[in-house]
Amino acid sequence: MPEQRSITINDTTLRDGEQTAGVSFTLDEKIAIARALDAAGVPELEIGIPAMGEEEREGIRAVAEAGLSHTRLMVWCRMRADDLSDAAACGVSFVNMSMPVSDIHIQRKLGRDRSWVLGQIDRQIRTARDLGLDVGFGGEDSSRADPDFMARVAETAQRAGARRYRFADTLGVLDPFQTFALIQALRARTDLEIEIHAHDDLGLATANSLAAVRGGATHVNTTVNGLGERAGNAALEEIVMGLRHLYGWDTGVEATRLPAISDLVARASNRPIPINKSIVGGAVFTHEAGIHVDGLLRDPMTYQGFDPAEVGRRHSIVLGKHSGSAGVKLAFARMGIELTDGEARAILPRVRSVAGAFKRSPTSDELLQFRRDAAKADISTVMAS
Ligand SMILES: CC(=O)SCCNC(=O)CCNC(=O)[C@H](O)C(C)(C)COP(=O)(O)OP(=O)(O)OC[C@H]1O[C@@H](n2cnc3c(N)ncnc32)[C@H](O)[C@@H]1OP(=O)(O)O
Ligand SMILES: O=C(O)CCC(=O)C(=O)O
Repeated sequence: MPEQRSITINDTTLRDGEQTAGVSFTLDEKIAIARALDAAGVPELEIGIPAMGEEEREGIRAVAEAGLSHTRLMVWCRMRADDLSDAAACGVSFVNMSMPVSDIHIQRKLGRDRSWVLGQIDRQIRTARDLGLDVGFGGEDSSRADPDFMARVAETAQRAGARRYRFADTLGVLDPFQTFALIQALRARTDLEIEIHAHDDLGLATANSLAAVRGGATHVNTTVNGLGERAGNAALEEIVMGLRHLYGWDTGVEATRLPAISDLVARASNRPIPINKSIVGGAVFTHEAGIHVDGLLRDPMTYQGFDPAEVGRRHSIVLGKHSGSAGVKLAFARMGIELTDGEARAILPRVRSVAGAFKRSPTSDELLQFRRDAAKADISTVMAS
């Protein structure tokens, strides 16, 4: 296990999560999500983009006034004076000020050059500090930036008064090895807090976030269910459980609350949770395969990476095409019937044919019928011999 470190989660479900194409939260949903995250002990939330307009600012103010008990709130803005004054009018004292740091973004998107970027960072962050705001710097497209320039950006942001560098893998183009090396290099050149903001375009957002933490990141951006732009961000539930189980690091987030939060966000975002979504998916603690069920019944640790009770859930065992006789016996034991090994073996092919024909487990009535049929077949065999 690596040396114990404290990692702060900054959940951006209400900002990048809501940026998912087609997703929009009502004011009540925003408040409910913020309250649920606060109650679970998530220490920081990024809750919106003031520059979007008055309705968005009202949403931000409503969350800010929702009486959260310990969560610190942040808003997102571009590196511009008008965005900053919108942010300052929201009642939130922490602002993430974003600026692209890759040449392609600087030149092709903004039509500017590196020296303009450094000047703007210096000016706007000083203005924000003069307004009494705490500032995190958001380095958009950090993964494609020149690392030397990124280090100069970090230095400029820190000198102007920022406390954090958000390393955004905006397009999800890194792997964990690259992420580790880039964050380690940045860590060596700045003593700012470093926040990883990973996207899941190649399915690596969680892996990259964990690699960033190993490389020296102090903060991780997450979203519930991995919601977020395109393929989404690193999922809150994966980061909390990953840090706990891989490194023994506690984020202070109460894991038993994660399924309910996941459900709340799934409903509000109208993005149902895939049944096999790690940690919170409906089927991720469900077992059918004979060898696994046999092992689990002898000792849960044989097929358990972590105890589902940690997230308030339980193993569930079902019958299907891949069942073995231990699973069949269990299904009957639950009906108060103790099967012999021979009975279980005789019933197993019928279980498989139901699963194959109807793509489901047999019902209790079907199981009882299989047992009667097996008994009849047994008698006929005895009579015939
Ligand atoms: C990687 C990310 O997730 S970044 C966050 C992205 N999120 C969003 O875009 C959602 C919210 N966005 C919005 O509501 C709108 O885009 C607004 C209100 C911010 C701006 O709207 P508009 O003024 O109509 O501009 P539009 O969206 O068409 O273009 C973006 C403008 O921001 C500029 N810009 C983009 N990033 C930055 C930045 N970090 N700092 C300064 N300016 C920036 C662009 O150059 C462009 O400027 P221009 O209007 O002078 O050409
Ligand atoms: O600059 C930032 O704050 C990060 C913005 C973002 O969401 C991203 O780059 O993916």
